[in-house]
Amino acid sequence: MMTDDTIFALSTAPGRAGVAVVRVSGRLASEAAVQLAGQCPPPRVATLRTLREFSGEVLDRGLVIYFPRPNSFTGQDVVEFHLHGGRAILKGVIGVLASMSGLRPAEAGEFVRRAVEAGKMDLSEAEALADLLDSETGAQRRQALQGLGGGIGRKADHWRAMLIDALALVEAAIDFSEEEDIGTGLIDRAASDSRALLREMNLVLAAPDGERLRDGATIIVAGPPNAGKSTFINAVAGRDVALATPHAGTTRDMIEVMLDLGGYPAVLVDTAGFRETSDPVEREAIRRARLRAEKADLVLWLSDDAAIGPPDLGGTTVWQVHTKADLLGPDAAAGFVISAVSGHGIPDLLGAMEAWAKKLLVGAESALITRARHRDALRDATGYLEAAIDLVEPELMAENLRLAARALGRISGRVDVEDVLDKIFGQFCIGK
Ligand SMILES: Nc1nc2c(ncn2[C@@H]2O[C@H](COP(=O)(O)OP(=O)(O)OP(=O)(O)O)[C@@H](O)[C@H]2O)c(=O)[nH]1
Ligand SMILES: [K+]
Ligand SMILES: [Mg+2]
Repeated sequence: MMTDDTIFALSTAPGRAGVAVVRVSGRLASEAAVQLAGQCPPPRVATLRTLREFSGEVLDRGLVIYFPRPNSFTGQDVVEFHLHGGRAILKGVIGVLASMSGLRPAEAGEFVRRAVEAGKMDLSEAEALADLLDSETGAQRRQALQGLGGGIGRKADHWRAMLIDALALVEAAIDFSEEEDIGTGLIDRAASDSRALLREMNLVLAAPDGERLRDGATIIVAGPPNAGKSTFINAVAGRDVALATPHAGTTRDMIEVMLDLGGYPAVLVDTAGFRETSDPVEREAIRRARLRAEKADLVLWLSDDAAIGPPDLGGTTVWQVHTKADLLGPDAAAGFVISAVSGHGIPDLLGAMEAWAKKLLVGAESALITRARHRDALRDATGYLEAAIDLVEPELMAENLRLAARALGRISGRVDVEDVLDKIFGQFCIGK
């Protein structure tokens, strides 16, 4: 993959649409505008142009916008064609671009990759952008926008800069090793700065779980066969996602439905009915359902028989839900009582689920860590930092500070240690 190539792609969703945007990035972007539109418009002015085939045949009339480098999304010359979203138009425009020499279709994520390479955004912001495009609920959107505005990447860079300051102190202490007092003073300062940093990092690690908001809370629908689990899922989803039949043991594979619970995301999972069975396939389906229930955030135990309660699910919160209320006598069961047929009780249950999801996830909205990758890097960094603080040998302390800085650098994608050296030489080469 050459960053020298000029790349192009349809940047809006494929398929028939009112408007479609084709984006071109690279050295030849303005030439692409000339080829299609006769000339390249002035920078950053949306200009209405007729777009033509090589033969001169008109493809469309649309807006052409030219963003000269470095003030563009990728930091390279970028041209955007805002077209009518008809398939034949897109095929024609893409066809012209593809046959220009030096232009090629972009690979997945290549525009963002170029933006990162040009320093337009760091790695964690690129992840946040991906999350923003994937966001399905308000809370996910807010979380992604926070990440896009800096979030964990900016924080990690700030910590890393402080670590490099501490490292510079230790390096200076090594230089001054003949003058004991100066050396010890510098090491003490580096250790106390490191301790303060470690406390801050541990606070962020201990904050509520941002990953869970990103992925959604997991709610497992479990219960005996024929309780109406799949029918309930279909009622909640508002569409026929799961097979529901009078045959006990219908569901085998787990079926997932994304729910927006008042802005908070959850995955509702339909599972095989729990029972003793000699069918090995069904037994495996039940085993998997049980494992998933044990790891879930919440289990809805659906049963139309109050005598069949939930098994021990390793401490997972379980709500008992009595199904088929339309068939029950007037003073049937306590707890949630629903009917997927009449709709009775479902709004109440969903309301309770919303309140539960909000309580579970509201703190995660402002959590800085949104991915396991961030958590791993931060854990590595705190490990090295702890080691650095405990070490008396300045050389070993320096090495661990360097490793901690490097681990933090992974979060935003800055892993070079060149600037550590720059800083040291710039500030501490006293009289050398
Ligand atoms: N009267 C009534 N029947 C229902 C209700 N919900 C489900 N049923 C019926 O109960 C039967 C079983 O429904 P399913 O949704 O397949 O039950 P399940 O719990 O998914 O069953 P398995 O996947 O086999 O474990 C079907 O015939 C449904 O039409 C309800 O609220 N009222
Ligand atoms: K069934
Ligand atoms: Mg089912």
